[in-house]
Amino acid sequence: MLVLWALLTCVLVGVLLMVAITPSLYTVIGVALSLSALGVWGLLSARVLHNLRLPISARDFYRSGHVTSTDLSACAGGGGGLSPRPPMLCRVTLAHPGEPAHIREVVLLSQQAAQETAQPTAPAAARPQRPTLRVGVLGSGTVGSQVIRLLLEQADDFAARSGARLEITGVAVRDVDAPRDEAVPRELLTDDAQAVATSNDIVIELIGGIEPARTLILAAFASGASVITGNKALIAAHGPELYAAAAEANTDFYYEAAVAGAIPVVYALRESMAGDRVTSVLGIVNGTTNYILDEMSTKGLSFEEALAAAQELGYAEADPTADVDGLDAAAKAAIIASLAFHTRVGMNDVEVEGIRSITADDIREAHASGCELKLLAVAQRREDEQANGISVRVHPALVPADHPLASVHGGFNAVLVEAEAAGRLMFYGQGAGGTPTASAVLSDVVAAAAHRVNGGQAPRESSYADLPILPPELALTRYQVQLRVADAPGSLAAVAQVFADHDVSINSVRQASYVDVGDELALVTIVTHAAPVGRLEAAVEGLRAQERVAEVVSTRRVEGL
Ligand SMILES: NC(=O)C1=CN([C@@H]2O[C@H](COP(=O)(O)OP(=O)(O)OC[C@H]3O[C@@H](n4cnc5c(N)ncnc54)[C@H](O)[C@@H]3O)[C@@H](O)[C@H]2O)C=CC1
Ligand SMILES: N[C@@H](CC=O)C(=O)O
Repeated sequence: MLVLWALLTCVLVGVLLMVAITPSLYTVIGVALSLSALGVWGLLSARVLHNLRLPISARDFYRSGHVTSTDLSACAGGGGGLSPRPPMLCRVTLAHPGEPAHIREVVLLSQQAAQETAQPTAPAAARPQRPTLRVGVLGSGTVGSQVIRLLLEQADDFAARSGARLEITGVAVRDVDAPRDEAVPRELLTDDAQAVATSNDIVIELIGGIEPARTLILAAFASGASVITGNKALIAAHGPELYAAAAEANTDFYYEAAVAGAIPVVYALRESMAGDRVTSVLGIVNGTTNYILDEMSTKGLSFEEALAAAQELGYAEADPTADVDGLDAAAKAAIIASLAFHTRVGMNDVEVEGIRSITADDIREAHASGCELKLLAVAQRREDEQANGISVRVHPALVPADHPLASVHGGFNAVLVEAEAAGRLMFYGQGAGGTPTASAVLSDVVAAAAHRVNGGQAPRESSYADLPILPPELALTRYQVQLRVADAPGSLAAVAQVFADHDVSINSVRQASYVDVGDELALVTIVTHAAPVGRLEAAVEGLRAQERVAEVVSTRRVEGL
């Protein structure tokens, strides 16, 4: 383009000179020719000048990863207001970092050159230097220590996958002198969490809990950092605030580790299912409770014995409340439902029942019914004549022994997603533990780093559907009801009539007769079809009032039929 422009300039000067020195050309045609040449030259000059403009803004310099935050202030000072044309990237070299007056070199790179910079396979000698991103880690416990170990051990792989060298600049801990994993270099430790949160390109929050995690993450966003966390409790309580802070800072917010450890279920719901309508999600999302129920089921342990085994193995914490009472699973259910239904769902929207009251008898009864007892997280869309909205809950439920969730053993997690177009999808894997969870954290780190190098950003919060949260009585489920009834003609008919009176359809009936202190009784186990919880509870109340029913022995939800 520049060569053409130079040629045309010469031709134009020649034409004008010729017209000037040749009086015979002082005609209308001669003047028209001169003016046309001048016009074409003007247009081409404008195009050339446009291409010569500096291509991207100072902020894009920074996000391109080709400059550090120190260089950004230099860019902003030395050439803020640069025109925004993303197809080019730049590299800035400063003689004295941080001083705009000392910009030594601004190299414009084409997009292709930038991609070559990110090529992992280039021979070492020819490989252009990668930008460095500063990474700060908040917390060095079970997960944090493994994230740090893997980041250090596999630094070259992470550089090749993300396009940037990831340099851990600091690890915030409560006590620098406390004994800890040798994989975490002592010189990185600091008790200044605020400094770690505000002086890095990428901040990984792994301290857990609400405060100071929330304040530190907000400070990290305000400083322009991308944030990665595994903190499901924080997201379930303050998700919208964190999303808004990320959007305001125009940086990434990722939290794959917050749901089901190593299983990429956040990615699946947020990105893979973006082209579909999810109708339900059913999952085992707490490894500790699954381990406890599995020990009770396979070894016949009591709840207390199984809990003690879980604590000994490090699955359950000294205070197992969050796991055993279903709160950890409820936070995960809230996140799952928010992503699946594009609706804000918080902890308070989730109906929660834990597993503390489950006894060895409950497990035996489950087996007798051909089922396993599992703590399930359920997120369900209802769109029918009676209700339009979503139901989100966590509770123990019977799962038929041949259902995929029934064979999820030990501390494993599994999530079953149903969508209109895709049908059923099953995700299975390790839901907890240092290295499996670190795997999920690090996938987020690579994504956030790649965005800082190449541009692009994590999906923002999607809450456009804004569906109503249904009250618990409108949740659709099946019940298994066990009754002791008089073993006499008409008893089953009377029981069936109670269900019919409450518009609940029976799916199956099983009866075992026996003699109980002089009375001829039958133990009847009834499984219903799906019905709203309100109607099922009313039917159970009706059964208690029915004179042929000696006792309602148990009611239990059934999922996965
Ligand atoms: N452990 C697991 O299997 C999984 C954990 N997560 C989540 O990952 C996060 C971290 O979990 P874990 O590593 O298991 O916890 P952890 O309790 O083992 O580690 C947290 C660390 O942060 C430190 N810490 C607490 N407050 C601090 C502060 N103000 N400044 C500096 N350090 C502080 C603690 O001393 C501790 O060393 C939590 O949000 C948790 O919910 C998510 C999935 C699985
Ligand atoms: N406590 C959780 C692990 C973290 O999410 C579990 O047992 O699954």
